Amino acid sequence: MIRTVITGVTGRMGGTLLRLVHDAKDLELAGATARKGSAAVGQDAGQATRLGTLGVSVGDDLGRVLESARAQVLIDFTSAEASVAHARLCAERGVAMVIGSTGFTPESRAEVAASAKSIPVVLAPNTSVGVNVVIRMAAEFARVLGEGYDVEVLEAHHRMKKDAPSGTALKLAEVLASALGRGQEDLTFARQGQIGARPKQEIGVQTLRGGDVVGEHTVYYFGEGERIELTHRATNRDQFGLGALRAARWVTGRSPGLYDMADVLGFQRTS
Ligand SMILES: NC(=O)C1=CN([C@@H]2O[C@H](COP(=O)(O)OP(=O)(O)OC[C@H]3O[C@@H](n4cnc5c(N)ncnc54)[C@H](OP(=O)(O)O)[C@@H]3O)[C@@H](O)[C@H]2O)C=CC1
Ligand SMILES: O=C(O)C1=N[C@H](C(=O)O)C[C@H](O)C1
Repeated sequence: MIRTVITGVTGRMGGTLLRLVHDAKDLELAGATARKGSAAVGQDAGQATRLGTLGVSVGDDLGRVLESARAQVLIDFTSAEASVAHARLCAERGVAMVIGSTGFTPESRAEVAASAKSIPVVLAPNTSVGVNVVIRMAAEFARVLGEGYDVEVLEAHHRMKKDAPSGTALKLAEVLASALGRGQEDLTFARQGQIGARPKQEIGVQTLRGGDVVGEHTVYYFGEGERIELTHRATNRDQFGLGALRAARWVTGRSPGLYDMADVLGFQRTS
């Protein structure tokens, strides 16, 4: 049994992860945390999810929880800011990590990379296996279709999402740019006003927010006389959670380093 700690258990993903770890035969819920001051602190973790009593009380001091739980892996879907701090605590204690939080800046990502010099960390803006297959296909489509197609990414999420564009849309834009030999300077995040004709090199990334949309991503390849659309739609959060559990099994006991879902899924590097 892999001794697993979950942070942010009051969150949408935290609750999903509690249920999935509880149901998994090879992972043991060894600890759980919520933000300091949260009503969940001191309660049984099961209260947050109506799972009943899980026998694990929610803490607010992750360092202490990792130690008392004798944690092997932390699954962290909170925020970029919190994940940076959590990675430091894991690095000090030799605990492997799966980070699903999004909203990283280059600086905060570099802070996670620094922690990953002493522990193995999977950092993945989307842990769904299906999405990662789409990301891989998106790059392949771009490579094969080449210069004759205008590439755009559209993402839609629920009204409560804090970061934009989604981490997945940014990842899609990054792999599309790499497949097409383009750079960060070719990404366009919004359009308004007299913008003129679309530059050929541009890769557009557009954001929709509303309602309870779990997560939708489409890559458009607009050609002459045809259009290709590659879409992933999540209809609940379970595939994010199941992918995170797969990453937790994979990362536990690995050598230190910063990994992503392509490593977990055994995809060959293409760039
Ligand atoms: N990789 C993937 O596949 C997926 C990634 N995500 C990402 O995961 C993250 C969480 O998403 P979601 O569950 O919807 O968000 P929620 O807001 O529902 O949950 C976030 C949880 O983290 C806690 N938290 C946030 N910031 C801090 C902090 N600084 N210190 C301590 N606790 C903190 C929140 O506590 P409180 O409520 O008290 O603020 C809450 O319990 C987001 O970054 C999202 O983009 C989401 C789905 C899939
Ligand atoms: O905040 C969310 O909900 C999600 N965030 C991730 C992202 O930013 O890409 C993944 C998923 O689509 C859900």
